[in-house]
Amino acid sequence: MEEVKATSAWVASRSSHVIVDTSGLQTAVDKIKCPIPKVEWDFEGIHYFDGGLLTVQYLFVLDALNFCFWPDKDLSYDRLASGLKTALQNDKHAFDADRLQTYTGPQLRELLKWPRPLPLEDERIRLLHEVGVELERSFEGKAAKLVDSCGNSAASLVGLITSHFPGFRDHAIYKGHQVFLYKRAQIFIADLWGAFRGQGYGSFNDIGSITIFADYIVPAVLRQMGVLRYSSALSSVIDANDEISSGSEEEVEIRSCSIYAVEKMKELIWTKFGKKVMSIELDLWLWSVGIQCPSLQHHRTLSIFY
Ligand SMILES: Nc1nc2c(c(CN[C@H]3C=C[C@H](O)[C@@H]3O)cn2[C@@H]2O[C@H](COP(=O)(O)O)[C@@H](O)[C@H]2O)c(=O)[nH]1
Repeated sequence: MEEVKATSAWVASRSSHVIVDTSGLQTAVDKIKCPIPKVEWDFEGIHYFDGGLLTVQYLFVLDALNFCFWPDKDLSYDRLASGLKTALQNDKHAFDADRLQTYTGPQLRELLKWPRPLPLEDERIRLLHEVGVELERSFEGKAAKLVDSCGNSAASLVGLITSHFPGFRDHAIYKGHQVFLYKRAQIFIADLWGAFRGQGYGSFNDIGSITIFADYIVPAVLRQMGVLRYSSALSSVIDANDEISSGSEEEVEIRSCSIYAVEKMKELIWTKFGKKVMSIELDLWLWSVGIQCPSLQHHRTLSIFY
């Protein structure tokens, strides 16, 4: 996570399409009530939870597929989370490692009760297979074993996930430098922490080191709050719902500046309230604000990372 923080700051110091507005940031923090609104994990009531191994398997599968819903206006993260929950309730073996390796696109659709091809469906299938193969090869088929191997360290778990599962290697090259964003790997940890309330599989001694999860909702909320400002060219592209290509300077700046801005927000909250808040808490608050605002204009990139 230190790499995520350091490389985001590096991008923010050189960015030209996106600016982290210092006074906008201060104004946003001035409006925050003591210290931030608390949002419960699973406030939507859509996730599977049985308090054990199967929940860990569910969350890992969910976060392996937790990206790019916007191309289908009826699809959403909620629909994926609840679809996978129902699938698991109907068949406790649906996410066994050997089964994950064999799903086809139509079978995944059937599992989710989704009537048409999913966005980036081939990639979703490839990533499911990758999870099944590697869980079986290195972790006795169990995501819980993967979590057990991290010694209660979120940083170690991000390292383990990204070294074993290439699909989670969310990074980019920006102005010749490698930039780390690691959205899905980090959100898996946040989901464990939230679901298990910081105990058992959700116990991490360095949970505060996680950054926000640079998706397409949180940047849009930060822009609406006046924390991020976009160049007029980028604003026009986003407001027209045009696509931004994956790995472009614009896309990397949007995501990295969002991470950097929230790190700065944490410092201002500390100064104002004398209380440390974690990115994970700020992220859930900002994200929940964003999904309750259907008119929010977000950037559109075809990506397997978020
Ligand atoms: N930064 C951030 N991004 C998040 C989440 C979550 C869900 N987290 C769960 C954890 C606890 C709660 O109970 C939530 O249910 C999804 N996303 C991203 O949003 C986008 C989906 O948007 P739409 O197409 O409108 O459904 C997509 O990029 C998806 O990857 C989050 O927490 N933080």
